Amino acid sequence: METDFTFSSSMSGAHLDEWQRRSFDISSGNSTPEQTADAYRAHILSIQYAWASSQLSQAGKDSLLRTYSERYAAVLDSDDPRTGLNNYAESALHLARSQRNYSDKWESSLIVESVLQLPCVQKMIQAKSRGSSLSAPFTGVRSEAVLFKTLGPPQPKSEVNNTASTPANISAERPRGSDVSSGNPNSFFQPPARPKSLFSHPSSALPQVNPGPAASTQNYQSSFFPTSNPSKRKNFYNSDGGDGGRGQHGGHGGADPRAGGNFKTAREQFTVDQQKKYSHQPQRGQTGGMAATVKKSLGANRPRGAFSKFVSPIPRQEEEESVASRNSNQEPQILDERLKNFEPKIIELIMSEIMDHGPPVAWDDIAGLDFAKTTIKEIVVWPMLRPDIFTGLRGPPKGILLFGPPGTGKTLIGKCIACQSGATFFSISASSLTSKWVGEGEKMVRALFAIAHCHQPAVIFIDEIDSLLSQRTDGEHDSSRRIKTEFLVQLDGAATAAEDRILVVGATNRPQEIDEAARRRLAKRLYIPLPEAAARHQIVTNLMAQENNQLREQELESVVTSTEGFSGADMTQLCREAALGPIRSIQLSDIATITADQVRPILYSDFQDALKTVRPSVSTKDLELYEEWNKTFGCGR
Ligand SMILES: Nc1ncnc2c1ncn2[C@@H]1O[C@H](COP(=O)(O)OP(=O)(O)OP(=O)(O)O)[C@@H](O)[C@H]1O
Ligand SMILES: [Mg+2]
Repeated sequence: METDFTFSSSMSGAHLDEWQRRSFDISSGNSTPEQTADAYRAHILSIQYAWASSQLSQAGKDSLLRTYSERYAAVLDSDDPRTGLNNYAESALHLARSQRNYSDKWESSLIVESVLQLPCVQKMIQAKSRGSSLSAPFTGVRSEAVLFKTLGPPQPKSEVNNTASTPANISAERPRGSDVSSGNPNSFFQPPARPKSLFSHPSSALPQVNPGPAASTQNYQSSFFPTSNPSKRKNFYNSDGGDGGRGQHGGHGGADPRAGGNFKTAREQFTVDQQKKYSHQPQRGQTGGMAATVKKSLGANRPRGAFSKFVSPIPRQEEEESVASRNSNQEPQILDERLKNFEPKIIELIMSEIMDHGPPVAWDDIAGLDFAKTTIKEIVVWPMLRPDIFTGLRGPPKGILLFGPPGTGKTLIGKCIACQSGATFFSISASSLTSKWVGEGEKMVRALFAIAHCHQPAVIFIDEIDSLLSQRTDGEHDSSRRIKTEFLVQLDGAATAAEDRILVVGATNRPQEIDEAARRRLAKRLYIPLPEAAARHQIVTNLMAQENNQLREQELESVVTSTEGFSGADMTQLCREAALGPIRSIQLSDIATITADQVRPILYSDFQDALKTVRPSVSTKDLELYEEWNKTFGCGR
């Protein structure tokens, strides 16, 4: 094994990158379970790193994390010593076993003396010597025989589960507020001040304890193995339920009045939290020489599944994140009551595919369109800033329609709203509702609005809305008709409550095709016209500012005058074409060797050349149609 690993390591240096190397480690089949687990863990960390440094999308991260967490869990969970570590049980019970482990380097500060000085131990010793009632449950768990003596004869399995869940019993019996921290077995030996070292290196935490006062401690150790019977062990594990330190709930369901119900002191809660936080730590350091047989027996009877009792290898915060992604539907949303009727798959799709994460766009990046920008700020930004003022008649409309010729900045405005409004932004294209999820379209629409409801204030941006809300005809497919109807219903119901803040923004260059019912619901219909001279000027100036150019002001004016009828997209295309002028002037033989600063600046002549090839994309006839529609249905002045 060692040789294989060394071999793959040396390969990595020479030929393979880090990812490939890990892949090799995992897939070679020669690695030990520890190495495989290490490799998976490293994968998980790389995925998170890649996501944190924006090399990986949220959806990609979620999917990769899910895959690798599952595989990692399988290695951790498997009780086959050749393929798995089964160190869940190891981590859960390592303290109780009091075994010295393979890590010789570490020395625990928790020695017999310090254990004996723990208040909880002191208390128990005193109680024992006084023969007080407190000792009863502890002596009772000294062995299985004694346990049954105390609790009565062996009972049916389920009852044994309840009564023989020894740690639970102990916590139930102890006086509330004592220093015996919680029902969890490990917490008996957990000095709150040093939780990490204890849980990180369990083996030497409790060296062999000699007779005498320390015998009590041994008793408590034996209490973690209430029986050698595997089925009872299973019950024992189950009663712990993987819920960290909440053993007492597992054993008693919180019903035993002596247990003080669910009451926990702050100190107990701290201890429980600490244990949850660190109980998985030993898994990280396992590098070989593991006592696989011991692990096998410890975990052999607990239920297995993809994530059953999976203890994530990663620190708490990341753990929570990965759990959220494993739940495959962004936990906060799926936990929302309002979303309980939706399939997690649909919710996940909406969350991962519809929420937009694009490059930031500022209002100033949009040239011209002052009226539209002001109106949108009025509708989107201010009401979200001051919902208290924008109430009643002043309440914002439910829907906006941005219409106009192609390439005039409608989508750009959508992106700008996404960045600037501070609202949750759902960007959905009609095609994703209609084609991708055949038969699921109306469910998607419903889920979309429900999720938006849970994420208020929210903006739902639907680009090319005409394809979603075109006029309903007799010949059309049933499913698209249902989607439309659902959409109209949702649009009507979306903001029925006065305090709801969901805005639907639609964009189209075919406003005349929009269904009249939809038109009514998109109450604010804003014409996004071709850019005027000033706007064209701004577009060229903005774009040229990033390039090396020698364009004088008069030349710029001349470009602006000769581009009457150009859309914003046409202007961008013109500038791109002009920017290629200096490159075209380079001799073909020089193109391979020339340095970037030897390329000449962009000149007016380049624009003149470009104007010969770039034509406006919107015809005058089309323009008249937009103007006409704007006069009839638009909200412009
Ligand atoms: N007003 C503008 N200011 C700055 N750039 C603009 C403007 N309008 C268009 N552009 C440029 O044109 C490109 C295309 O614009 P956009 O995608 O917003 O057009 P659109 O109105 O959505 O067109 P379509 O109706 O075809 O979808 C933008 O990426 C931007 O570079
Ligand atoms: Mg567009």
